[in-house]
Amino acid sequence: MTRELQANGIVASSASTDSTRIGFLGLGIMGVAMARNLLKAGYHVTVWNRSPEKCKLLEAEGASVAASPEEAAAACDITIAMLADPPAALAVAEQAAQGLSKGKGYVDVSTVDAGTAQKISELVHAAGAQYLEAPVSGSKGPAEQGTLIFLAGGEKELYERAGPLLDVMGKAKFFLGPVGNGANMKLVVNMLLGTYMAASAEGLVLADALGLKQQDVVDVVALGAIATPMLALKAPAMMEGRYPTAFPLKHQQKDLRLALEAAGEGSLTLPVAAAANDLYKEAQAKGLGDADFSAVLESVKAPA
Ligand SMILES: NC(=O)C1=CN([C@@H]2O[C@H](COP(=O)(O)OP(=O)(O)OC[C@H]3O[C@@H](n4cnc5c(N)ncnc54)[C@H](OP(=O)(O)O)[C@@H]3O)[C@@H](O)[C@H]2O)C=CC1
Ligand SMILES: O=CCCC(=O)O
Repeated sequence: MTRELQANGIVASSASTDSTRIGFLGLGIMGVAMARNLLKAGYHVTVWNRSPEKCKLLEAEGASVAASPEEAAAACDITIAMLADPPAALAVAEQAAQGLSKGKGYVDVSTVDAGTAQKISELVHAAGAQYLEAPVSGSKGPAEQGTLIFLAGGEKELYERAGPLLDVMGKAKFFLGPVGNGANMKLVVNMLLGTYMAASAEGLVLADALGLKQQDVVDVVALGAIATPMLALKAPAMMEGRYPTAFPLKHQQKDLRLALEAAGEGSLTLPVAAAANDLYKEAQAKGLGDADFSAVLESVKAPA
């Protein structure tokens, strides 16, 4: 495993002298912020999004707009994809592969399972190009601030070549070996994230039921061994029943499902993660899929 940390994760707005042409596919919560940081750093960025109106904002900031993933991949040296889930990542990679060729690179930063990453790798290689999976730890704020953590697997040569781009968008990057290791690391991290959030929601609800102030719980936790920036960041809104979306709940549930499926392939059972997954599914059934994942609190407050 190779780990590299940047001293300064904040993106500078000075023009880059790097002439690498970058394609960016997928301008959701994460993609728009990541592509914007590449633009701010002076790169020439060509964007594509399924819903084309989302390209307009970045076009006004200097991006070129492609009519299809194929057009973006054909026009660029390195194409980055940030898509919702495995079916979306695979469908877009199939289209992008039509524009890839020898000398080009495809970097998928979406959260998918190892099997999907492998399929995308095969598509990219069949087109003669290089592939890197590089899912990210960190949410909307770190994407905006350029302080994501990349969990990469695949071709080391492309990892080195894409390094300056990852450094613009992130504060650290790990090279974890062959394709699949990055996806699996991301699923482990998000299994922890999802179970921790569900347990935190239970802690807040229990405290309230016992007549304690929820803010006191947050303050006590912040000083001890289980302190986490996540609770300090999310709890104030959670206590008011507000869930402004940074990480959509439907994606957290997807990640728990993928982690449980990965465990199942190795005949492992993960009862804590399975229980958390049920809570996120209940929240989705309540219509909270597009809310922040902290809305899992609503499943704890009012179980189905
Ligand atoms: N938000 C977060 O905190 C983090 C998210 N992630 C992961 O990053 C990925 C993106 O997350 P986020 O930006 O939050 O998600 P969003 O839901 O905001 O954006 C999803 C993107 O995928 C596109 N998309 C969805 N389905 C398809 C499809 N079938 N074909 C083509 N494009 C499609 C959407 O296009 P359209 O605009 O047309 O809907 C949009 O560009 C996910 O895998 C998520 O798990 C990783 C780290 C943090
Ligand atoms: O995949 C989403 C991760 C969100 C986070 O790290 O806060």
